[in-house]
Amino acid sequence: MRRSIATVSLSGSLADKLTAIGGAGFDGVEIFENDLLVSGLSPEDVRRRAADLGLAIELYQPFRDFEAVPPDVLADGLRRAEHKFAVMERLGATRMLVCSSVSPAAIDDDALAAGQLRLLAERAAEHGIRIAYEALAWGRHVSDYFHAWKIVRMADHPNLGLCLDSFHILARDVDPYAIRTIPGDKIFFLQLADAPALPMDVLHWSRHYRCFPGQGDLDVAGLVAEVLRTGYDGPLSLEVFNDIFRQAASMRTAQDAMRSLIALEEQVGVRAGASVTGLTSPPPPVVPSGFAFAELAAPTGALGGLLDALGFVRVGTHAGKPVELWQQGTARVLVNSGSAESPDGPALGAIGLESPDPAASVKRAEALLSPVLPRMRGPHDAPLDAVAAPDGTEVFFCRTARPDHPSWTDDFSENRRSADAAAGEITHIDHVALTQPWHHFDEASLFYRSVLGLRPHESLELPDPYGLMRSRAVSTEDGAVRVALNVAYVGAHDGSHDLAWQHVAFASRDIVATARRFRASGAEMLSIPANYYDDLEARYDLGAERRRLLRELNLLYDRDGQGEFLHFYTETTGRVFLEIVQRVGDYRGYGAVNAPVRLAAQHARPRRGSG
Ligand SMILES: O=C(O)c1ccc(O)c(O)c1
Ligand SMILES: [Mg+2]
Repeated sequence: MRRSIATVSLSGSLADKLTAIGGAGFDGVEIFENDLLVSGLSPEDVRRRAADLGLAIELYQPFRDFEAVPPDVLADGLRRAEHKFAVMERLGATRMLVCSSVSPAAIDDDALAAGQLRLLAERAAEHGIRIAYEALAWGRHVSDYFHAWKIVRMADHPNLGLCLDSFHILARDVDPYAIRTIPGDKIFFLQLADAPALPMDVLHWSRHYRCFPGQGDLDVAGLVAEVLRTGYDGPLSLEVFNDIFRQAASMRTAQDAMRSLIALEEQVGVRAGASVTGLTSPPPPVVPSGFAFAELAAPTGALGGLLDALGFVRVGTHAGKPVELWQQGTARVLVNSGSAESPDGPALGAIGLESPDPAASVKRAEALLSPVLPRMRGPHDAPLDAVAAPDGTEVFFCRTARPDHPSWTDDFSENRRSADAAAGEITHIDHVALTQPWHHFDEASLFYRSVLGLRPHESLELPDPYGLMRSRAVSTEDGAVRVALNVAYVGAHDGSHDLAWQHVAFASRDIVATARRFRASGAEMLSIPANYYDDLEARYDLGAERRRLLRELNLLYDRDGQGEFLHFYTETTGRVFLEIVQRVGDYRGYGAVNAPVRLAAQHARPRRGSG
C-alpha cells in the first residue's frame, strides 16, 4: 500500500515537514492548506521539493462550507474553488478534500447538496481534479459517511467520490460495516487516525487528541480491513491533529507515524485475511516470558546497602566491565558503575526481557524501526541483542541459563553461590515503571504494543501534589512482563519537582517478612501518613491486627475482584526507587489508587544522591 501523511500531523515549517516525511520513507503527503499559506515556499517550490523527496502530493485540503447553500453563497463557493484549483495545478495535486459544511447557511437538503457538489465536480474535471467529500463528525447536516455516500451517489459524477476518515466514523460509533457496500473506486481517499477514549465534545477531541493508529482505543485496523475489501487502492494516509505532536521534533514524529502504519498493515492483514493483498507483514512479535534483569546505573556502593537490606545477594561481577550482579530468586539487578553517570544520580538504564528467541525479537524491533544497539562486547561474551526504547531505556532480549543458548550470566564471575540468592522472600521482578518525556508518551505505548506485543491497559489520571500524572500499563497476557508508563502532564511541574523517576518493583512471597528484614537492617522505607491508614479503615474492614501491621510497616493496600495487593517503597536515590509488592490471589493492577499518597510522600522527602 502507498503510505501518506497530512502535513498538519507534524511540527515546524512546511519545508521541515516535507523533509521529515520524505526521510521517514513515506510515498505521499496531504498538503494542509494552512501550512502552504504560511510558508515562504511557492506552490512550485513545494512541488519540486516533494518530487525530490520522492513524495506524491496526494491531496490538497480542506475546502470548507461549500454545499447546500442559497445561490449567492454558492457563487462565492465556486469562485473560491476556482482559486484553489489554480493553486493545485501549480502544486501538481489532483485531489481536493471537501468537508461537509458546518456553516449556519447550509440547508438540510440532500438533493441541493448533491446538485451543488456535482457542479463543483464538473468545474474540477475541467482542471483534471477529483473531489473527495468527507463527512465531518460535527458537520451541520452531514455527519456520517453513509449520508455523504448517499449525496455522492445522487450527484453521480465521475470526479466526485468519498473521503473516509477513521476518526469521524469511529469517534461517533458509526458502524464501518456498511463501507463494504460502497464501490472501491468511489472511495477517493482514506484518512487514518486513532484517539484515546475520552468522553468529550467530538470537535475538541478531534482537533487536539487524535493520535496514530495503535496509540489510542479505536479499532482502526477493522475499519481499514473494510475499506480494502472494497478494492480501494489509494494510499493509507495519516491525518492526526495532536497538540503534543505539533510541538515534538518532526523527524521523530514522522518515524513514529511510519511505525504505526507498519503495525497497522500487519493487523489489517490478520483481520482481512487473504481477501486483501499488498500489505506489509513484518516478522511476528516475540512475546517475552519474563524479566531477566533490571540494570541501574549507579556509582559503586550507592545501592549495595539498599539491595542488601532487601535480601539481595551480590552473586557476580562482570569479567570485563564494572558491573555487579545482585540476585534474589529470579530477580536480578545489575549495578553498573561504568556507564556515564547521570547528573541526577542513580538511574534505571536498561531492562532485560526473557525471550524465546532473542535474534527474532531484534528482527521484529528492527522491522518496526527501533534502533538496534551495537553489541559492545568482548570476543568471548554471550551475545547481546538489544534495542532502544523511545525514552532511551535499553531493552535486552535474553535467554538466561538455558541449555540451548549462551547466557549473559556467563560473563559474570561467581562471587557467591547463586543458591544463596534463593534464601529470601523476593521471587522475581513484578514490573518496572518508566516515566516518559511528555512528548513521547504515545510513541512509547506504541513501541511496547507493537514491538514487544504487550497488551495495553486502561489509561489512568493520578493526582500528584503538583498536577496530574497520566499512567498506562502494558503487559503480557499472563502478567509475566508488566511495564507501567507514566507521564507528568505538560506544565505539571516547574523543574524543582522533578517527576522523571523510574522504579523497579519486586514480588515478595511474604512482604511482611521482607519489610521487617528491611527495617531491621536500618534501611528506611517511604513513610506513609497516618491519615491514609485512618481512611483505609473506612474503606475496608481488615481487622485490627492487620491494620496495625500495615501501619507499622508503611504498607499500602489495595483490592480488586480477583485478589489483594500489598506494597511498600524504598526512599528515592537519584532518579530511582524500589518497590516491593505482594499479589494475593489474582490481583491484576498496580495499586494505582495509592499512587497519590506515594507521590505526596515522595515530594515531602528530600531525595538522597541528587545533591
Ligand atoms: O477539523 C477539521 O476541520 C478537519 C479538516 C479536515 C479533515 O480531513 C478533518 O478530518 C478534520
Ligand atoms: Mg479528515
